[in-house]
Amino acid sequence: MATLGAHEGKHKVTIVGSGNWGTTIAKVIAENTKEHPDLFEPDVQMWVYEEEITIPEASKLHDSSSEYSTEKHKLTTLINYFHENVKYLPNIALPHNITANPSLQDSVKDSTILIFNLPHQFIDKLCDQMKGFVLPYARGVSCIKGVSVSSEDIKLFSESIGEKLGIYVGALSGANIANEVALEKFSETTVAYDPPPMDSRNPTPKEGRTPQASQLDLTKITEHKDSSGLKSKVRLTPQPSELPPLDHQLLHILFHRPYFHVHVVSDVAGVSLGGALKNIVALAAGFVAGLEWGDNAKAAIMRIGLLEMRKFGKMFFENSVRTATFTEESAGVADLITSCSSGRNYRCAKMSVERKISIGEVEKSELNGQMLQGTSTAHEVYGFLKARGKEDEFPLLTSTYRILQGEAKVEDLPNLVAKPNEF
Ligand SMILES: NC(=O)c1ccc[n+]([C@@H]2O[C@H](COP(=O)([O-])OP(=O)(O)OC[C@H]3O[C@@H](n4cnc5c(N)ncnc54)[C@H](O)[C@@H]3O)[C@@H](O)[C@H]2O)c1
Ligand SMILES: O=P(O)(O)OC[C@H](O)CO
Repeated sequence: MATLGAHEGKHKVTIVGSGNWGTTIAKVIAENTKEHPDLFEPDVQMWVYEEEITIPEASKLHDSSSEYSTEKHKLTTLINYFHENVKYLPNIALPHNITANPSLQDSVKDSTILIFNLPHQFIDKLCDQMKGFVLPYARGVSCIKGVSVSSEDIKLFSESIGEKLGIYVGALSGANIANEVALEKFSETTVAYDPPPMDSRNPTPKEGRTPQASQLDLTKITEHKDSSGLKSKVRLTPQPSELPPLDHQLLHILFHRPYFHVHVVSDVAGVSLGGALKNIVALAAGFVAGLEWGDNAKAAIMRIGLLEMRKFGKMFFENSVRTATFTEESAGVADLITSCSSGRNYRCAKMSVERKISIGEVEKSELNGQMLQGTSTAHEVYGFLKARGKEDEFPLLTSTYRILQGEAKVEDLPNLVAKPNEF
């Protein structure tokens, strides 16, 4: 079990995940925890899904003739020795205050801030393994771009992780190609955080609610309806009073860098949906690019995709998803543009059309263990729409799924997404 009171008045941060984006966000956070030792323990834990690898010769940061270059070694050993994730983020020097930890339970224990950052297909199982090891007053931020779908329901990962672990979880999403952020090229992101009002240490700045700890029933599990209108059960355990309040300002300090500009909002549903659905649109953009149809075709796909993203949010997350999140935030239109320009989903879809092979084959041969999120999200979202008889109302999302299934041709996309004029 996690031990209480191990934080000594500072937040301790763990990154759950260490892929291309997980490692990049660990770098961003470790730079900030080091700069703010009054608020955060400088050391950042990064949970690593352990695997054995040889050092790729391509890595320029270290001497490849060293003893490490020929044999297989644990990825955590290599990360901690070279301060480089040689497999998922090669050639980027990581701050020395990141510790790669292969034990999930050990990496999260005592942490007051948990950053979830890994391919969405793994998170449910990992939450089961984390149960009982997470501080009851920990808070989370999900950087996962996907949605948790069953035939009955669709949930944001911030929600499903929060429910499983009994903590509040917000979201981070934006136009953020990991390698560019890791190289400290300028980009923006959106952090969404809207904890329940009963949480005494986390008053939402927009409402300024600050109930006293003595007013709270600490054992109560309360149904929380967040700004998206979604209901979830969250244990209202306030953080110990000596911890800096985990509010919008603190999250800004944790994530913002001179090269990584953060805008903090309360629309968790809009931010999460933007990140999930743009991956499907990026596949469609890659398909038309593979046919060399040019930028006009891609722009058409992006326009239609943005409208379907907004419609999906309004239809299934009630009216509380903010349209402005899709049109004004990095998590909306900006992420759509970058993903349809050079994201992995876009690039792999393009290659699959050019080479006339499945996108799964491209993913295996080109991504060195990194994973596409758009293909599984397309399946999941289609299943959800079909179960409600709504698939025809989202022609681009549906057609992208059908192309992946081999049920439709990329050449037919213009007809499949055409909207007749109403004269
Ligand atoms: N890479 C980017 O440019 C980028 C940018 C923004 C957001 N995102 C999002 O961030 C999330 C994480 O993506 P990423 O790029 O860090 O991952 P990635 O594509 O690099 O995925 C590989 C990761 O999955 C892990 N893994 C493999 N098998 C596993 C298993 N059985 N259990 C648990 N983990 C396993 C690997 O160890 C590795 O850390 C995704 O939702 C993605 O959409 C990615
Ligand atoms: O490479 P992708 O397609 O997973 O997209 C990466 C990021 O989400 C872009 O913001």
